[in-house]
Amino acid sequence: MADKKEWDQSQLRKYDIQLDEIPRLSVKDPKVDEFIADNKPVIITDTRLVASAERWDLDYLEQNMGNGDFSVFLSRNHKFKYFDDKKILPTSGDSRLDFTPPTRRVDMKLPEFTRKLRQWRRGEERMYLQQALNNTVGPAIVQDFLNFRWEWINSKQKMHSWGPLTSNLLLIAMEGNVTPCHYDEQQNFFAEVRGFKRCILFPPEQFECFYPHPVYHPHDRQSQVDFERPDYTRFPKFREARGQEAIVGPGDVLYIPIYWWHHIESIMRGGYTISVNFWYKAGPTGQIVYPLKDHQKVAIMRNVEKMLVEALQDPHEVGPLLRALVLGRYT
Ligand SMILES: O=C(O)C(=O)C[C@H](CCCc1ccccc1)C(=O)O
Ligand SMILES: [Zn+2]
Repeated sequence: MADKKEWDQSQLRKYDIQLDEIPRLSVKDPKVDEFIADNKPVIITDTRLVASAERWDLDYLEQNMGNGDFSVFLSRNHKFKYFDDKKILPTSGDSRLDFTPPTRRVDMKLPEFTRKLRQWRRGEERMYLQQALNNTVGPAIVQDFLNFRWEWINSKQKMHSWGPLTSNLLLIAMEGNVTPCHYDEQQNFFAEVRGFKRCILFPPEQFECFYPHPVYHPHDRQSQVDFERPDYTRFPKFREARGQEAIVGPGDVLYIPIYWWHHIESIMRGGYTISVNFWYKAGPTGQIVYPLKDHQKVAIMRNVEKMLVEALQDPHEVGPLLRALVLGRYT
């Protein structure tokens, strides 16, 4: 149980959003599997999933992470909005398609990252190390990785018929860093190793509240709504969003169900945070059952968008065509 003294409300950013609590259940509680089976978020305590990483701090990582390069994102503010650089279109005559990346990625050795972290001063670019754990890390880290409680998480993967593990992202964030609201197309066991992260989740059926960028856009899957300054004129349905919140601390595992929207922030003045996620491909859809689940409708919308952009070639023709198809006909 997180000791009450370890953080307080002043360390959380203020948003005008209705929030409920994400349940915290012990790993021994059979209700945990009901939440996972229902694709509902839950914090699972005492899993010991990444207990072998308990000793990970900057010194230990610096000494044991090997000499490999790590992806570090730099931002001029506290937001690290993900973008897919493979979706950045070549500059065309149409300035509407121009994209200005909000962060830049650099390769760093671990010692350089930890030095820069220690020397960081306000006004300098913030850093966020986000690197898939792979075999280039040092032997001690490989050992810690092999000592994750794979039998527990493999049993969950099997029990819930998830697809294969695709990656483990090592996340080292500066205090106050924010990953803005987005969804992923994978199941996710999000393990907190060090520090405290505030996670706000919303179900897929609230898709209309988040106005994600178009699928062809580098910010595909990311919400257009700035939680700190929502533009209610462009995004009126954001007022109706209703989320579930949790503060995860060392040893907590948060189940982030596939297609669920999530906003994640390292609490302010809480020091750097270390997390490891476990992303799994979705399991086989199997027999289509009606009524369709909300996340299946999101998948259908994605496919329609992709097909139309492909067929029309000009993304700006998608809106007019869909309006012609729907307005006055399917309303
Ligand atoms: O584990 C997750 O799904 C998270 O969102 C964790 C999040 C960082 C994720 C960065 C990212 C977002 C989208 C695509 C690829 C990488 C955090 O903890 O800050
Ligand atoms: Zn995510």
